[in-house]
Amino acid sequence: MAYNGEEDQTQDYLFKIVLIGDSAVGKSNLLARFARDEFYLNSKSTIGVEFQTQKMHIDGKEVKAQIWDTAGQERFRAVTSAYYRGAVGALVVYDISRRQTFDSIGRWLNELHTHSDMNVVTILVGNKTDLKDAREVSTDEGQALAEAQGLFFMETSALDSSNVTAAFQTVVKEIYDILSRKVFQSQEHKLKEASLGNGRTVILEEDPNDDGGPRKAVCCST
Ligand SMILES: Nc1nc2c(ncn2[C@@H]2O[C@H](COP(=O)(O)OP(=O)(O)OP(=O)(O)O)[C@@H](O)[C@H]2O)c(=O)[nH]1
Repeated sequence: MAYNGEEDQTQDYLFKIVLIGDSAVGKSNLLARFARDEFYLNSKSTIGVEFQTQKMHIDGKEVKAQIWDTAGQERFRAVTSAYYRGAVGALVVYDISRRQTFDSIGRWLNELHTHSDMNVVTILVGNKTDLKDAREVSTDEGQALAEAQGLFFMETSALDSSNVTAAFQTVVKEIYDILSRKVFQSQEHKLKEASLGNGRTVILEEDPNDDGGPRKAVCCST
């Protein structure tokens, strides 16, 4: 990357990423598998909102993904606009063994784009690939929808772990790459704000305990 390495050890990023999709597609278990390497066979529906912060390292920098999970069922959901506020990434999840959850994807994308913006880095995730005999949505169909909507695509299993880390990493890496291009390739290393596009702004906060440069990228305000 074309930037002056002076500040690279002190950069710290926080990206808000939301999980959305119908009830019981496996959102909470994808998060549990990713954040704690756990799986719950009979997990209850999420009530309200939960989030977990997971540290990752990209290009030697520490990136924190703050991943938000809420209920797929309307009646258990918290205030929708607050859930999406500030999100820079999204995993839109369906269950490959239940076609109706795939048919709902358009509705989830509409909601995402109503409450955040078109530039949210989004991956379409077909979960439960371990249920091979019960498959109702082919990989090709998932791929085609993702291509038509301009989304990343991956099939996962929270049960056997396949592709779970890769799905989250794809989103985090892409957000990081967008920011790197916008922030570090600029000559102004002291930039306080960098646009992620369409009015979305990343604020690079000063750390009061550090006299070095910008410390934290908190995504995003509008
Ligand atoms: N076979 C299989 N079952 C899974 C997988 N992921 C989740 N499940 C099961 O699917 C059910 C629902 O999983 P959750 O993670 O609670 O689903 P959710 O999307 O968070 O549901 P809501 O909170 O209601 O929106 C649970 O019984 C899980 O054990 C998977 O990859 N494979």
